[in-house]
Amino acid sequence: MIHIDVTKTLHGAEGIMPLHVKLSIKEGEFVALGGKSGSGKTTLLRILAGLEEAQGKIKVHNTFWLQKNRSLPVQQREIGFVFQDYALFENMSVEKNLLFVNNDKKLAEHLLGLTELSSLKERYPNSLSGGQKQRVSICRALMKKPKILLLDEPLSALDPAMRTKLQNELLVLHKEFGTTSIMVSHDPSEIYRLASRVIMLQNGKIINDGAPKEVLLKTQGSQKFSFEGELLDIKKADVIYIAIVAIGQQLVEVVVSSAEAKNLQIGQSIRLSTKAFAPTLTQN
Ligand SMILES: Nc1ncnc2c1ncn2[C@@H]1O[C@H](COP(=O)(O)OP(=O)(O)OP(=O)(O)O)[C@@H](O)[C@H]1O
Repeated sequence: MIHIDVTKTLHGAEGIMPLHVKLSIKEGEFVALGGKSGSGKTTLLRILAGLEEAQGKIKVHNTFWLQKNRSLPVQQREIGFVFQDYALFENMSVEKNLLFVNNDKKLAEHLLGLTELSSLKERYPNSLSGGQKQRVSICRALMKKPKILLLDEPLSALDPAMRTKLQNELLVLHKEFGTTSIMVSHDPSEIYRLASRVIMLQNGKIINDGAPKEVLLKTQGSQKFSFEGELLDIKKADVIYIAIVAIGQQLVEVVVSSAEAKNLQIGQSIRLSTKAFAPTLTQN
């Protein structure tokens, strides 16, 4: 079990913002950390990694990583950290990047095999795609068989197809190694696919904690569809107005009245809702 009870005074966009997070995480759990920008997600990961000072306690299994202001040094925390920007050693080959943290050739080969990187092991990071680089950095983070794997928006710089591929690989790796993982993500589908639990932060506090389907599904069983999107344009067509809305990768047209059109502003974020009595699913 991992017990976290930490506080830190942050300087948020609107002044002082106390971060206070108290939670316990079971061994092997895959936890997603969500919440608006500036809510304290990255800071919490950095506190866990020992990269940021904080007050309180962190107990991992039977070892205190933080207690009474005594902080275990970063190197002794048995953490794997994956950042959005890969942070690979550019002057080392893929294989050397892994062996540098732990000289276990067998494990390196196994990890590279699981992530389809075996044929690229002699290559250098600057000759790899973003998706390949991130797979190397995930493998490298697992080389020390860490007690906790921290992932800070690891897939957000990748295109949707590569994201899905890496989500599947993360699932395979989690199944195989069972590493307790905490991943910051803004993507509900990613959280739903990977995490068994999601914790939402707001202004440095936990405001929601539960299974992804409890926390993320806003329209549970109500036959209602609701999508968040951005209003791109409003066109006049005879007596009606048509709003063009971007939802994820798709553009959708919605008929609105002239009164509604007057109240809308291009660029604003909006919610598109509809009552769907008999929705249909077709395969692509
Ligand atoms: N060491 C620090 N001392 C004081 N304030 C800090 C410190 N580190 C970050 N902050 C502030 O705390 C707030 C939360 O930052 P943090 O990066 O943790 O947010 P986040 O939820 O990860 O945001 P995003 O989703 O944009 O990455 C920000 O307003 C930031 O400026």
